[in-house]
Amino acid sequence: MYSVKEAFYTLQGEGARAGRASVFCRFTGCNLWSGREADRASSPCRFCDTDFVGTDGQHGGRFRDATSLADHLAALWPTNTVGKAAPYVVFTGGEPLLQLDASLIEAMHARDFEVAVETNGTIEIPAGIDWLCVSPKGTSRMVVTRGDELKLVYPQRDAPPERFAHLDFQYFYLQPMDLTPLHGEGDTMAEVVAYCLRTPQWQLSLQTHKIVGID
Ligand SMILES: C[S@@+](CC[C@H](N)C(=O)[O-])C[C@H]1O[C@@H](n2cnc3c(N)ncnc32)[C@H](O)[C@@H]1O
Ligand SMILES: Nc1nc2[nH]cc(C(=O)O)c2c(=O)[nH]1
Ligand code: SF4
Ligand SMILES: [Mg+2]
Repeated sequence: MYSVKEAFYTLQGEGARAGRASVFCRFTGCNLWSGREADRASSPCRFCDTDFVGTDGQHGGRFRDATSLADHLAALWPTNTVGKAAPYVVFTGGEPLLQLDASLIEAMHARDFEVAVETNGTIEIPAGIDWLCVSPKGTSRMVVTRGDELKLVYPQRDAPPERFAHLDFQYFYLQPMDLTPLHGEGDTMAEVVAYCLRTPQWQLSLQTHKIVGID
């Protein structure tokens, strides 16, 4: 059984694949925060910008097996696209690796999709992922130390970029912390720009979907 908060067709907003048409599957639940505001301040991850509680979002629900969820997600890829790009699905959440398994990945491959994952890096990865983005959180212990992109939200007191710069990733991104969920103030954009100018291993990742005003 898979629990999905919401699923939708949009452009990937962040990181190396920003701008690519994608079906997003947002799984319910996370291991680093309950999703309740009352628990935010005492959780390992405190700045989350996402509602991943329940199954009540657009195209959300509970799916009995990989076939039924894969059919549901594949149906969100439009039938009238033109050109060469492969269909692309991004599994996120919440924490997708609490639920994503090799059989669902296989079912998406069987429907001609490339499979991307956005994870906090604390849970072992299943086989078959085509694009892996790891985004470390505070003091949480990372078990995934290689992948395609490491995308660190900045600044985090307990997770400075220097802790991750030696890991086995092709791209290293800093993404300015959106302080809106925290009702906070501060110019995290300027801090990221300054860091990337000092340390060119790290590149700027913007949450372009928020700028554009899409999901
Ligand atoms: C909501 S998380 C879901 C996937 C997974 N749990 C994770 O943390 O990577 C998706 C992406 O949004 C980023 N993110 C969450 N809250 C953010 C915020 N306030 N500002 C900037 N990025 C944020 C995360 O670091 C992650 O890269
Ligand atoms: N457009 C868009 N791009 C995204 N990239 C990562 C997202 C996420 O919440 O995991 C996200 C999202 O929520 N929307
Ligand atoms: S780990 Fe990801 S989904 Fe979980 S609370 Fe943090 S940003 Fe949100
Ligand atoms: Mg998001």
